[in-house]
Amino acid sequence: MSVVLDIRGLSRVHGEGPTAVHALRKVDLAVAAGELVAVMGPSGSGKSTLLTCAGGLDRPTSGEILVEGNDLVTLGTADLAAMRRRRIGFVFQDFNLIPALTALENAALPLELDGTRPRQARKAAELALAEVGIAELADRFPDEISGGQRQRVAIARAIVGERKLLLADEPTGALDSETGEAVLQLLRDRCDSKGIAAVLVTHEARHAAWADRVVYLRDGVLVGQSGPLAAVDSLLEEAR
Ligand SMILES: Nc1ncnc2c1ncn2[C@@H]1O[C@H](COP(=O)(O)OP(=O)(O)OP(=O)(O)O)[C@@H](O)[C@H]1O
Repeated sequence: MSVVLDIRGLSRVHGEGPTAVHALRKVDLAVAAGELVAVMGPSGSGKSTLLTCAGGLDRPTSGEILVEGNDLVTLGTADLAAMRRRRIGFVFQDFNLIPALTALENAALPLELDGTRPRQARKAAELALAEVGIAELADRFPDEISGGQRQRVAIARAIVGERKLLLADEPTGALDSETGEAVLQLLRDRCDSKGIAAVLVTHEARHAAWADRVVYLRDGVLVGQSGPLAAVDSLLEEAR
């Protein structure tokens, strides 16, 4: 399987001098096409920073972040923005949908922003909504659908077109457990059937169970990697 995300020696320091915060310290992480990797760790351990750097929303202090072979660190602002629109999808806890746009328009947005013709963007968005099982909700606005359905729209927006890297920060945080579980199952399914590489930040071992691999951060250092859930307990034990 080809590596979609390859993070090498990633460090991120906020501020300077005695008050500097080392959010990440020399983190290495590679995620292959079709792979779902869960990132766990205590509050403040650097999980969100890892995700924002991986998606080009934050610039690291040092290290390389290769997305499909392109180093986000060395890209100029315009090229980086284009990479984010074309190759990388984000899913957040609070959905981040635009209330005045329908589900279809929200899903089509990254393509439209990238200059894709409206008809083509619409077609791709219809496909993405179908892939996440809500084709029939295309014309509904975010406030006309449930939380779980909103998160499905956000996932459709994250995978619309040719995106191969999906970064999800606590995507089930605002959902009840059953709906959250269904969203995780959907992410798992998209990785398996579409070859998406996904990184999932979660506090819940139950959700990490959907991942191929669990990595554990403590104080900005990647302290452990394990296979599927069986090893999560021992990782949590190790980090105590
Ligand atoms: N913009 C910033 N300026 C200064 N410090 C920051 C900034 N962003 C994050 N930090 C610090 O970097 C460290 C890592 O933060 P981060 O949000 O990545 O952790 P996290 O594991 O995602 O936490 P949580 O689980 O609570 O969301 C923390 O000590 C945090 O206070």
